[in-house]
Amino acid sequence: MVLHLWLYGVFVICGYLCSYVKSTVRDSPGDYYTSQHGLFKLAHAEYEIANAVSSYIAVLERRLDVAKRYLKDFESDAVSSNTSTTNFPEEEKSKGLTRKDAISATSTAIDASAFLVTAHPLKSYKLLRRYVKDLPALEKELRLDEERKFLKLTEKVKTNVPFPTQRDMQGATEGILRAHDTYNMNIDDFASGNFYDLPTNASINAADCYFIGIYSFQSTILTRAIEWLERAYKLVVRESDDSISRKEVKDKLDEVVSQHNEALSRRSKNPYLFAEPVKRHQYLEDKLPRKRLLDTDNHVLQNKHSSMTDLTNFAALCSGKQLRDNSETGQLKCWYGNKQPLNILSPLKVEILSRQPPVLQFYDLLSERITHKVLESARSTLGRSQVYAKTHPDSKMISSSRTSTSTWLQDDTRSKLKEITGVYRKLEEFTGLNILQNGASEDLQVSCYGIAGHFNPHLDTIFNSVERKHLTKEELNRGDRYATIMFYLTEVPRGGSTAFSRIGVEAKPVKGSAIFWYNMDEHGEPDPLTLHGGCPILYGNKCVSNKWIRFNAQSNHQCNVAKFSIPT
Ligand SMILES: O=C(O)CCC(=O)C(=O)O
Ligand SMILES: [Fe+2]
Repeated sequence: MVLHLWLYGVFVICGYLCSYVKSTVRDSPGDYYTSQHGLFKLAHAEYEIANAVSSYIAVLERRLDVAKRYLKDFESDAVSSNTSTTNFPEEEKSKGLTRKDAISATSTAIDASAFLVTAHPLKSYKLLRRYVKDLPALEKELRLDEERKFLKLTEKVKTNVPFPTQRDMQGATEGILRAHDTYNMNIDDFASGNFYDLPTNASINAADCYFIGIYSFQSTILTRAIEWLERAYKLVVRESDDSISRKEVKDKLDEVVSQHNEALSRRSKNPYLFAEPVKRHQYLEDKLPRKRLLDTDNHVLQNKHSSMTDLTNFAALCSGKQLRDNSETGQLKCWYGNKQPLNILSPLKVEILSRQPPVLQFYDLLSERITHKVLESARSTLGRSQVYAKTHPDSKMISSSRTSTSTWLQDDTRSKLKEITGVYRKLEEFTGLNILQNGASEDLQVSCYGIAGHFNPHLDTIFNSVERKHLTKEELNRGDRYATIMFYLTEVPRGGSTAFSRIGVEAKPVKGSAIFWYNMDEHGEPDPLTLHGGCPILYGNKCVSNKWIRFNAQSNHQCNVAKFSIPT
């Protein structure tokens, strides 16, 4: 529970400064770890590469066979070249010719051997066969430039799908650490793909664990560094995984452990230490989970700005902890919203996730067909998501606080997304908000997350996050983002909830459902209680889409006094 402060905090200096999300940057190498679509392309292209590797191996094996067969045949009739004529093999004597015969004709062992070949019709026959058939076959094999062929193929693949870079490895490692930490999982389970009660039949090898350990060490997360290196050591020693040498892992582990113990003894400020010194040379022993020096498990729901509490609450909610007491959660319920004409025949299935401020989840809102269409329409234009940051010259930047790709879809009635208009109509009726009128809401933003993809706690409102000079006149006229409707477009088997860290709400990403909340309070100010974020995905692909409803089109609104009434 400690590491996330680093993962969310140190990498991500901006926290919820970088809240407002607008533009995207098109796919580029180095961004694969944030892009489900990019990872899909890589996984797809790897089939072509793996096929080429397989053909390459087949050719090398055939080559080796031809070469070995030739040599075996030669050696069956030859006298070893370092046999001296005085050591003429006994064997040959029994075969009809004596040393004397050979010596009388020759002066070296090779001469003797050649002499014996010439004397033997079958050996001579084979000699000719080797020259006429076997050697040309081997030459032909060797002339096939398999290396060039293979390299040409990878070059071709690269022009269509640029290869990932070190930055991708780094992003993927950060993602692994983030997911491991947020869900506070046992390292052996996590590294062997057992996600709680879900075995996934995938694991990483000793060299992978070593790499993650080194990365944690370089980032001075000594607790995790020790755990990952211990896992690597266990794999090389117990499970004889030879992807890395035992010595290399052991030396690094000793180094990290002594650095850890030394930091502990001098009461270093490093928050990533165990409470007790780590015993050297006991790396393979099964031990109770080590206690950490700093555990931040006291969660307080609060309105105040405290990024520390926000982040610990966020991680706690992501992993399913209940932060509200029963008196509050007891008031939550589900009901059918069928009071309005459009909703009579197919009532909205509504669940209250929070009463004040209201956060609602609507189930079965989008059909399979619509979610598919939205994802299809978004696919070709997805690009690395950015966040807005006041401190940045043009007010927006790529940030590790949001590891996803996104795009905008025009959802006016002419486009092929017109079916979604019916859904907006139903929601208009239910909420009393204007969604469809020109300028009342933004285009639909679609976001898909990458490896352990997440979005740090943030507010959806814009005006607090962007310098005025960066807002267009039109933007200012539309007013801020009054309310959010966020659709879940995919099922996420593990992780990926949306957590509201100040009000203790965790919404599960149920495909076809949507969550709704107001971002502004009754005075038209951003409501800090709506601070929310996307939890890291543990297993699955997560895509969401946001429909942001603007303030100034809500002519008859009374902020936060909705047309719908939440049943008591
Ligand atoms: O993915 C999520 O659960 C949250 C996304 C979000 O808050 C956003 O896109 O603004
Ligand atoms: Fe958001």
